[in-house]
Amino acid sequence: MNIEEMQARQKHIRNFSIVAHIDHGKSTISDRILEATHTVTEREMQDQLLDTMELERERGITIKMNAVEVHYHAKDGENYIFHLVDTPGHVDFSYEVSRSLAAADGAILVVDAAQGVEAQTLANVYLAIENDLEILPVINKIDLPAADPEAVRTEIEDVIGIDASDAVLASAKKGVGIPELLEKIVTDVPAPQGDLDAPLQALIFDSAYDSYRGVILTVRVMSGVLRPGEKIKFMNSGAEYEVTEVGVNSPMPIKRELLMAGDIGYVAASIKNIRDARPGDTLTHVKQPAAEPLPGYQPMTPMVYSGLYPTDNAKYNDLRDALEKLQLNDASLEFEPETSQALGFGFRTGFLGLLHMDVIQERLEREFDLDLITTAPSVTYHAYTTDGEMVEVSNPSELPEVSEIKYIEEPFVLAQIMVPNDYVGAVMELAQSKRGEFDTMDYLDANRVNVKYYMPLSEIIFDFFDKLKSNTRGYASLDYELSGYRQSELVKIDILLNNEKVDALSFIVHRDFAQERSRVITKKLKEIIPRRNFEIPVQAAVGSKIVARSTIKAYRKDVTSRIHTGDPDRRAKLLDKQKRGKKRMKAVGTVEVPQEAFMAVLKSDEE
Ligand SMILES: Nc1nc2c(ncn2[C@@H]2O[C@H](COP(=O)(O)OP(=O)(O)OP(=O)(O)O)[C@@H](O)[C@H]2O)c(=O)[nH]1
Repeated sequence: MNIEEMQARQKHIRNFSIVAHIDHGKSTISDRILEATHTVTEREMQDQLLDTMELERERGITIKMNAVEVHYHAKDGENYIFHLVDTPGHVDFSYEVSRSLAAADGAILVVDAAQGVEAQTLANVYLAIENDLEILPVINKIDLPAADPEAVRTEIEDVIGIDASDAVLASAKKGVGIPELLEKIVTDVPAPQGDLDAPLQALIFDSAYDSYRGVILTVRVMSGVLRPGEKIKFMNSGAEYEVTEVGVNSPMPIKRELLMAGDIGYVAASIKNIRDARPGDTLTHVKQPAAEPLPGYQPMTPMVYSGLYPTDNAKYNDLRDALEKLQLNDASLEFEPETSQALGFGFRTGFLGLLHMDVIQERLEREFDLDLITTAPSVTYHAYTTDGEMVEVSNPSELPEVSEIKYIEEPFVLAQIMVPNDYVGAVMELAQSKRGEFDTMDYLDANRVNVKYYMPLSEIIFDFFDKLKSNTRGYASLDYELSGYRQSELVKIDILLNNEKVDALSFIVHRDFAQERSRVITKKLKEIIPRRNFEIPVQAAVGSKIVARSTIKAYRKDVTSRIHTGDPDRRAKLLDKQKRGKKRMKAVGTVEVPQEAFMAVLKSDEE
């Protein structure tokens, strides 16, 4: 391709992302775009094609963004190249959203015609606005009986403050509105700028490990041209490699002769050291390098930490390798080694939220075949000691002795809850019971309000979201951002099994809730921990004072022996189940503690 051809091609590129609140239909719209542009044949088409991760399909959610090249023949007779970057909608994955937005020039904003603007609609569209993206509103699901597109149009204008007079009315499910949307992408999303003659600058916005080809980078080329055979340099890490292959995903990888300014595609360079190739870094040529790297990403601060331990101690190194590989693919994941008396060697791992934690744990188990024990998630506390120091505590068992602590601070968030009028009372009652402090309340329209509360992050993690959903029959949506640290009356609860303190079960809680949560957890542990042929006391203690207790009775009868006479099929199944269940158990002293026990602290009483 010569320079004129490249210039002509650049004018026909459209890079865009899709942002929305969870379940408003992003993935379905992406699928329809792939179909309508014949990127995939109907036979290849399966629901949620871009959600390639097995886990994403099972749960019906998007976790990782995906960048796909699509070709579109427009009404003006020209052929256009679309690069579509799908993004997740869940609050835990907003990091992925902001990364993908940095690669795009426009954003399709999908709003459900029956639900209207929700908490993450706002959060995500503001990220897009901050990134200077052209916003194309789409009101989706107009086929639903409860759809009220006109009300939603007004809401988009009033609440978000963007023009929605020509918003596309769509039903992704029925394929309605997709042709209009494709035309709008051509006319409204600006073609990428970017000097083809300038030194290479390519923003790495994602990377994944491939055991044959090494690290595969997903990049947005901002200036210059990149070809196979060229020597490249990572501007922040300083590492140098030779490019072996460039190409695009469409959605399967297709090799290309080059990637040019404006393109989104992949780069392979036999990169073996995953630390060399971090998302946010800038690629340039070794010869004629760019003067400076592109602004990278703000590092994300994890919201919660938990301990990850292999059930089999010999797998410690495998766990570290797996975490390193996942980190490459998920820059928001953070980990460092830690030791637990009860669980041995493992890693204190930081996550953006509980869903993120769940996803990482499942990916470690499925993709890397590891069996893990995960300890209860904890926020990071600031403990100020009597000798004037501040200790960051993300592992409750590491909280200094009470006598050494002057005071403790905990992270607070400003939570934004959007909810129909009828449920405002229920929301306020709940927020107040979780130590929330009222901030403001605004009307979104005649029937819905946006209530803001300052809340301890630990309470949000505990069960706030579940309770919010159940107390509002699923109508409330929640978004939150850290607002800072506040001093609180916090205490550490230790759990003793058979009179031995189990460090991995310690947790920190507000003094007012200490008694109640200790009672609940000792009761839960009694149900969860398998009986032995001796009695096991389960105690919760604050310092040396026991505040709650239960007893796991010794078993008398050999229950398993009765199964021997039963249906052999059933017995085999039972044994198999036991065997699988066993893996996720850890012997702590003389007691076998199953995975579930470490999460018992997250359970509230009614469950
Ligand atoms: N009735 C109706 N349902 C739709 C429409 N578009 C999507 N849905 C359904 O809404 C649900 C959510 O759609 P998704 O496309 O998975 O939503 P998403 O926004 O990608 O969700 P995440 O990937 O989890 O962030 C699915 O059950 C879809 O079948 C539509 O136009 N009409």
